[in-house]
Amino acid sequence: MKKHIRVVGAVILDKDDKVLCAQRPEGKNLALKWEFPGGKIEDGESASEALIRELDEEMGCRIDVKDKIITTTYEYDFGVVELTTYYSEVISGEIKLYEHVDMKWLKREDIHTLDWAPADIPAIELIASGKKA
Ligand SMILES: Nc1nc2c([nH]c(=O)n2[C@H]2C[C@H](O)[C@@H](COP(=O)(O)OP(=O)(O)OP(=O)(O)O)O2)c(=O)[nH]1
Repeated sequence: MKKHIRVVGAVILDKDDKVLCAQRPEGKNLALKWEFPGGKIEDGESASEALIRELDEEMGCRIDVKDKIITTTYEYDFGVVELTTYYSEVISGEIKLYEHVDMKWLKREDIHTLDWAPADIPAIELIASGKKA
């Protein structure tokens, strides 16, 4: 049976309602695909604790985790990813790229133009429509 991986992603909006999109590095699963910053939930962590920790590690900023958008499950060759996305707000720190190779702030209706990790597509559609789940 494939490994089940619980992942959280932060959908960060700026003051102009643009969405932070981050590009994965080469040499890892889903190389150069676009994703929401975040990562795996560790044992004993809640989803929001994991998201706060990951954003600190990956981007050097502190976030507030807000409304849940959607949970989706996608089967990759390396495992089954259960991805839950949350609207989030940066409350301190400048965003830095410690793991990602690029980032973009895009209007909600433009985020679908990037080459996203497949698990993200349902969230992308909801975000573009301006709706919450
Ligand atoms: N952070 C994040 N991961 C996503 C998204 N969509 C998606 O399929 N994933 C996948 C990529 C990874 O396989 C997994 C997240 O794990 P991760 O970011 O902690 O792990 P990783 O593969 O970068 O590296 P590692 O920690 O295993 O070395 O979920 C997304 O929007 N954000």
